[in-house]
This record gives sequence, structure tokens and C-alpha cells, in this order.
Amino acid sequence: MDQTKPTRVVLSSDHAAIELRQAIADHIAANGYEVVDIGPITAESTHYPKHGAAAAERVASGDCELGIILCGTGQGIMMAANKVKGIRCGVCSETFSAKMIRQHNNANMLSIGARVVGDSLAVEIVDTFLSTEFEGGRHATRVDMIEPQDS
Ligand SMILES: O=C(CO)[C@H](O)[C@H](O)COP(=O)(O)O
Repeated sequence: MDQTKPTRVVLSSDHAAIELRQAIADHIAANGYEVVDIGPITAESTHYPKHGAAAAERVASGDCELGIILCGTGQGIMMAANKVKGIRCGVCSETFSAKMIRQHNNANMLSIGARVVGDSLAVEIVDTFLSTEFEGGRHATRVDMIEPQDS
């Protein structure tokens, strides 16, 4: 990461995670990250695929370096994000996985289930994800193999 400017992090969710998303946004903004919260704002029922895709496009385009997305389980919105070329998003319910998806998988997006983990654990997961760097080396070879190969 370029340490000379704040890391830009896009956040989105569906209705199941509005409050947790806002708590995470406030927390990481207070820690010096540049937050791009693309909503939604109300808890009206909505469709997680469009929010996952919208956040993923911000990362894939280079507008944001990292993304954090949430839904009830974290699973559906992760699936939608991973359909966008260049996105590597993992669902985490504990900090070890949050560390490893950065160190080994060079994940550029994190997904959390607001109906799975409590708020304080979610913040720990976010902090771990944001503070861990990709190790490269043998892992770079493997990460390169994740992208669909041209046939
Ligand atoms: O976790 C989710 C997707 O993986 C969604 O948040 C969940 O399916 C929404 O359910 P409901 O409409 O019953 O609130």
C-alpha cells in the first residue's frame, strides 16, 4: 500500500447490516482510512447482489484500494463481488481468516455476516484485514492462477 496517502476503502451492505456497516465506517475513518460508503442508507429490504457488485466495481476500477461488504451471512454479497474481474473477496467470522486472506490470498475485499458475528468481533476482523499485508512469493504465483485464463 502507498503509505503517503490514506487507503481508500469502499463499504456497502444490504439491509441486514446497515448499522454494523456504519459502525465500521466510523471506526476506520477514526483510524485514518478514507471511507467511501456507497450505502444503502435506509434499512428497507434490498438485494445484496447489486450492492456487492457496486462495491467490487470501485475496487476493480482502482477508485478504492480495498472493500468491505456485509449482508446477513456475508456469503451472498461475497459471491456477487467475486463475479467482478480482479476481485478476491473472502467471508470472515474470525480474525485468523481475515489475516490469511490478506497474507496468502491478497484479498482486496472482505465480507462479514452481520447476523453471524457480533459488532466488536466484526471490528476486530476489519482491523486485522486492513492492517495485514500480502506476503507475495509463492503466494503470488497462486493468486495469479485464480484469475480466469484466456482460452
Ligand atoms: O445474508 C444474506 C445473503 O447472503 C442476506 O442478507 C439475506 O438473505 C437477507 O434476508 P432477508 O431478506 O430475509 O432479510
